[in-house]
Amino acid sequence: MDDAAKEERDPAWWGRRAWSLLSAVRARAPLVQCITNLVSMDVAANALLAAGASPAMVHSLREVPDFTPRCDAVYVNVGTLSEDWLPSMRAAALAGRPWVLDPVAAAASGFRMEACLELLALRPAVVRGNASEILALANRSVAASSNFKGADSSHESVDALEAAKALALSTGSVVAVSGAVDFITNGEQVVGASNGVPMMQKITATGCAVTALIAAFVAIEPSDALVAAACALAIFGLAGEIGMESSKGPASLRMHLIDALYCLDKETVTSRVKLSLRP
Ligand SMILES: Nc1ncnc2c1ncn2[C@@H]1O[C@H](COP(=O)(O)OP(=O)(O)O)[C@@H](O)[C@H]1O
Ligand SMILES: Cc1ncsc1CCOP(=O)(O)O
Ligand SMILES: [Mg+2]
Repeated sequence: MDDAAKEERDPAWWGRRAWSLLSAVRARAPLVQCITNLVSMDVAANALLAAGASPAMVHSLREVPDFTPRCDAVYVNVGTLSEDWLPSMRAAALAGRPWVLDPVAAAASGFRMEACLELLALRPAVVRGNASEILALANRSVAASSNFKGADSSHESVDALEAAKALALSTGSVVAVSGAVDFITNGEQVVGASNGVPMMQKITATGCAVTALIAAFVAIEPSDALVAAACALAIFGLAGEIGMESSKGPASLRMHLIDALYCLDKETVTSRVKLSLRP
């Protein structure tokens, strides 16, 4: 990106871009095949629907040849990985559709780490994880420390920024690290997304749901996965902020976040998304 293009990307530019992508999701209802974990299926499908996309939880290897080529994007998530599902994940990733990867608890076991690395080699458009997951993938390390928290992060997103850049450069995928600030990078540019509320960490599978939303945005903008992923993260975080205004805790936030995602309008998105290109 040249300097002129960078300068155009002021907050107003990001607001317009986020709104235009959300509007396109609503208008075109991209079909997103989700091969995702058993915990996340409900919230990921509901987040996609609320945003205007069309989710389909289709896992069987025998369905991939017929179904996956008809999808606008594919979402692969290893949260409840088993040997049975890995062939479907591989085949769906190889079906020629834009696809995204969520490496839930990548460091939990050698099996899971190997599976994540194998899938990463199939070049997802975007890999989105929390800081601990991105650090583990970048270092190819299975957790040994007592600090390891499985699907939850034991690091801040900023701790994984350099790892995310290195991983993006080595894989060719856009890498997104979620947290208090989400960082999205192709190894050269870094975008920061500062929407969201800490309570989102207290709802299981919010990370899985936002990765599903990234897949819907990538379906609309496959040639600019960096912008698509950044806008999806900001939109989801904004829905969390608005949802939090009417919530008492994680259970009501889950409901209000989905309602807020459904109700987002142009004025709210363009004035409240917090996206910026980092130096
Ligand atoms: N401290 C925080 N403040 C604001 N938003 C957060 C915070 N932590 C996580 N989020 C948001 O919650 C969502 C899930 O992120 P995260 O909890 O990092 O993923 P995971 O569930 O995979 O561990 C993202 O949209 C992220 O921006
Ligand atoms: C708790 C849990 N265990 C296996 S998958 C899963 C959900 C993880 O969701 P997220 O990565 O969004 O926290
Ligand atoms: Mg996760």
